[in-house]
Amino acid sequence: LEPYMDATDESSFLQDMLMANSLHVLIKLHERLQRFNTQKPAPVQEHAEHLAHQVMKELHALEARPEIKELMHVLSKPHVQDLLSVHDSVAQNDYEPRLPLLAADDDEDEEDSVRIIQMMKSKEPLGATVKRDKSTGALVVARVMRGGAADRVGLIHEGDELREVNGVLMQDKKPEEIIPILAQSDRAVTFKVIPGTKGQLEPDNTEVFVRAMFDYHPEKDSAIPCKEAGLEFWRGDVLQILSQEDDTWWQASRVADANPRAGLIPSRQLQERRVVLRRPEALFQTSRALTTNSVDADYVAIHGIHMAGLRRSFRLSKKDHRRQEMQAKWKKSEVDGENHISSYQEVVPYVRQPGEPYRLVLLVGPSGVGLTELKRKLLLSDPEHFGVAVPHTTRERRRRERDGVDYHFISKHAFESDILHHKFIEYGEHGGKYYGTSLDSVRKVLAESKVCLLDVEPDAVKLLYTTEFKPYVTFIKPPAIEQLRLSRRKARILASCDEAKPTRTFMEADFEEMINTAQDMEDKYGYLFEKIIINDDLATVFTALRAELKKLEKESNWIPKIWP
Ligand SMILES: Nc1ncnc2c1ncn2[C@@H]1O[C@H](COP(=O)(O)OP(=O)(O)OP(=O)(O)O)[C@@H](O)[C@H]1O
Repeated sequence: LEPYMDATDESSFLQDMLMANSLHVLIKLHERLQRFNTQKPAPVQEHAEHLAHQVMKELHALEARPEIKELMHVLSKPHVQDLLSVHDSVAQNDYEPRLPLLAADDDEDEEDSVRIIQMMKSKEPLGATVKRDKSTGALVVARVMRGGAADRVGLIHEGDELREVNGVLMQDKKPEEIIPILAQSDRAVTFKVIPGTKGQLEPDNTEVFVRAMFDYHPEKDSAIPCKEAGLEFWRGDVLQILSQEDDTWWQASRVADANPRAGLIPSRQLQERRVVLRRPEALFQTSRALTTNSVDADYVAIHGIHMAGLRRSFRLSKKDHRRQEMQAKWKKSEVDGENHISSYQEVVPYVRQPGEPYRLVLLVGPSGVGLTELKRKLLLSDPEHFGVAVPHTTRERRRRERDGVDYHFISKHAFESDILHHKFIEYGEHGGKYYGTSLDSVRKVLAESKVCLLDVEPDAVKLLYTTEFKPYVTFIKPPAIEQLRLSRRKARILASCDEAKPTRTFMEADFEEMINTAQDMEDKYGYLFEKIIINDDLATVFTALRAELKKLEKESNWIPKIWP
């Protein structure tokens, strides 16, 4: 305090100030912040958004309980997704300005001109891989990931020679030695490159979309040139192929991703080679002939709705095996190449135009899983909108049965002639009588502008795998055995032919068989399934299936590009 000032005034002012509550609060706050700063709180994880996406993906397959639905609803909210995205940005310290170009020296005419590229450092990977050129020994850019940082800056191209990184000469350096150099720099990264002769890549095949037929986890793939550059995906995901330049590693992004940054995926060639080398016999078995077995295809008329065609009359059952030659085999040339089973199926977006027939809804699943029940519920929910095909039979017409409504009653001779002319999707024999569903009976339902519900053995799906039917193949899968026991306590299934009564309750062996058959079907025919639904709680599953079919009718969906 200056001596000429009024010391009393000053000291009372100082005393007031030091005693003030607000100052004390400020000091406490300061101390807290200091403590907080020294503790350096670390995020539990940096990829909450990705984790939420994965959780949603896994829950999507379940779609059963209300808690799951609620969680899916919460996670799909834009606010929650934004919140997770912000969390990740903070966790990754990713709040630097993005990629402004600070300096560039690009005298394009001079072949050996050195280009200086400066980029702001961020947590985002550079999006380029580097290799040593065998002939010159120089470090060159091997690959620029589409949509990545380097690609967006647009000044680093495949084939460019790296001369310096942050002032460090790259001569005699190994590709992996660049990483610590990049890590050391604080904010900006400077590259000195000699532009390669290859120049900028033209985007190729940007409109190629494929459905993945396998799960891929780059971190488990020892062959991928750079694990961080890999794109993780699951069977059924639709991918956009952004580059097929490299025969072994394609670049792709997941269509459903909010941030469609390109990643490396195994090329079709590589994946198919891998699968063939791994287990050739499992994938390329010859198709099994349809086993036919029958319990009479009795119909039930409920509230005046004719349910003919609801119950399969030629149901495959392991207990009553009687094999019969199926009239049509998978025609290799007619489908999207059997080799695509193990890799990618090319798909295109499809939206049904007004007046066009609906996609044929094919339900596939092991016997007893609930195909008939789901079809019945759908049919009852909207008989004007859903329909089932009327089957053919050679058995006698019964009282109250109407020809062409309950069955098409035809002679044995006519039936056998139809078999020879490949008119049936499936047929079987029981008690010396034929039963079958014809292609024409399906066409008739579609021509009435109804959604045709059909359940078939997976073998028969291939027959309907055409542009004409555009089948939406839904696999109805049993839940885990404990849940089967619980949910099917009161259910009844068709009995074997040896048993006196036509139906009986489920036994433990039925559950085991159902689960095993489902697994076999999924292994062998999984590539045909567009949707997998676990038949757990019937009401929830029905609602989910109904919603799924509504979505299918209205929204754009992905269908194979090559349907015969
Ligand atoms: N989610 C479920 N919960 C409880 N019971 C179910 C469920 N789904 C189906 N059921 C019952 O299981 C029994 C068998 O179902 P359903 O007849 O639909 O099987 P399916 O797949 O058509 O097999 P199949 O053609 O051999 O009869 C029926 O009594 C049905 O009501």
